[in-house]
Amino acid sequence: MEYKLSPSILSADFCNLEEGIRQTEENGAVYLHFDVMDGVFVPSISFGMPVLASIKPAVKQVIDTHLMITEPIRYVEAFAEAGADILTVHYEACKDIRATLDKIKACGMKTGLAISPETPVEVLKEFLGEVDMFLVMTVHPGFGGQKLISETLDKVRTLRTMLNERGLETDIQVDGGIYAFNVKEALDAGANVIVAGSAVFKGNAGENTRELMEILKNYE
Ligand SMILES: O=C(CO)[C@H](O)[C@H](O)COP(=O)(O)O
Ligand SMILES: [Fe+2]
Repeated sequence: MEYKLSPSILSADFCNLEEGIRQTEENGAVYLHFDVMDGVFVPSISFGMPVLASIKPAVKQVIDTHLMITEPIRYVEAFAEAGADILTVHYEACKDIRATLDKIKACGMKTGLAISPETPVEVLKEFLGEVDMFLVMTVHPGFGGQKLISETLDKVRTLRTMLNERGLETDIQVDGGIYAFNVKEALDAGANVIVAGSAVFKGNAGENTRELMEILKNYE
């Protein structure tokens, strides 16, 4: 299994965004997590396509886009054009999940399907083998800097078991409240794509990335 770090720029200093991102890239983060919030699906508003389009040509990282927006199908083409590589949508936000996933694929992106903490993991059963990545939210979506809800890791364990039983090696991403001190709990539960916002961008992004990457590289 490949273990990847996806630094979330939600916690970055936007006046020094380029430098912050570069430090994560130079220290081994192959993904970059881009949180889009619409003030409807979640209470807060973050950033969208124009910011992504500016970042895209400046990095080689995989743009891992987490859409916390209602009816994301409306914006699939726009995010493909802006440079998203993976487009993750929320189970709770889509009227027609299959149509949304089909549109993401048709636009040439990898598919991600996310569940919020209150959504049971069993809803993902019918999508096993159909998406490139599942995202199990480990905090309530909407804000960075929250504390990990440990019960959500039980859902990661269940999902990894369901995938293993079918011989699938699909990526499981965890997002929210992950730091160097608890990342191993998420890995042990079966996650292999680790989002970290505050843990990377609060303080020295380069050093923080190195510390997390060391843990991921040495994990077995
Ligand atoms: O999707 C998100 C919030 O909804 C963010 O990706 C997540 O919260 C990362 O921030 P932190 O690592 O600080 O918890
Ligand atoms: Fe996120």
